[in-house]
Amino acid sequence: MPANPNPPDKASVRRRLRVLRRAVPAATRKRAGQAVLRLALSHRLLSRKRRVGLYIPAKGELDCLPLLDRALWLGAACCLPVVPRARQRMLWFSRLGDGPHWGVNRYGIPEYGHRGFERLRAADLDILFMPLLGFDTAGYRMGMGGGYYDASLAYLTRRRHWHRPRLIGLAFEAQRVDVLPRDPWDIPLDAVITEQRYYRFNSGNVRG
Ligand SMILES: Nc1nc2c(c(=O)[nH]1)N(C=O)[C@@H](CNc1ccc(C(=O)N[C@@H](CCC(=O)O)C(=O)O)cc1)CN2
Ligand SMILES: Nc1ncnc2c1ncn2[C@@H]1O[C@H](COP(=O)(O)OP(=O)(O)OP(=O)(O)O)[C@@H](O)[C@H]1O
Repeated sequence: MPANPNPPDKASVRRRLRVLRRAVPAATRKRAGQAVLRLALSHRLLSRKRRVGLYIPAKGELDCLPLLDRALWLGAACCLPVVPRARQRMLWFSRLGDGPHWGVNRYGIPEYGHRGFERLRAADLDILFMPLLGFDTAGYRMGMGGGYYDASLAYLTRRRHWHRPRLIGLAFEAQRVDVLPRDPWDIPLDAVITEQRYYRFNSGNVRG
């Protein structure tokens, strides 16, 4: 993939995007979860018997709990990320309902399931909703900088048309930028949903 000619470094862009995300007004935050749910439903992203990856919102991330609630109500298998051991980057996904175990990961984010439970990999999911720090007009994303999602989806760089979850970023409109700095391991999204719009990208997903 082509690199930007003079890319600003990721760290400085990440700092700027953090400030932008923190600055999202409370009223916008409050209605964003419901707005995103409506857009997801109108684009038929939720349906019965699907494996849906979501997250527990933290640190100013868009509230995906209305989406989680509706997916559960529809009978979907809802799976939440579990941070792997130190020095590993592939996320596990634990299915809600398999057990009563909540904990907190090393970043202070609530995590569900514990070691020894049946856990899935990203490739087992039909759709994956991801929190974003920022996204650009080509569908590239920036996350918290752990590299967890990119590493978990790295198999897609080699096998473009292999089974994959649809990758949907959730972000505030304020987090949209023209071009993000890009690394070879960055995996583009299929779509982003903001509190205002559904953005679809041409990321090469054959199941569109
Ligand atoms: N809600 C949610 N859950 C998630 C993620 C996420 O981004 N959001 N993850 C997606 O990967 C994984 C956790 N990854 C994370 C990576 C870094 C930070 C973080 O807060 N980093 C600090 C600086 C580093 C540190 O504390 O060591 C920061 O940004 O201030 C949080 C989560 C799995 N679960
Ligand atoms: N497939 C990969 N190959 C090599 N390094 C990777 C890969 N995926 C992630 N990384 C590592 O992860 C680090 C963070 O990546 P990056 O800055 O792109 O994070 P991010 O996209 O914001 O995080 P996340 O994917 O968790 O949302 C990079 O410095 C890189 O070392």
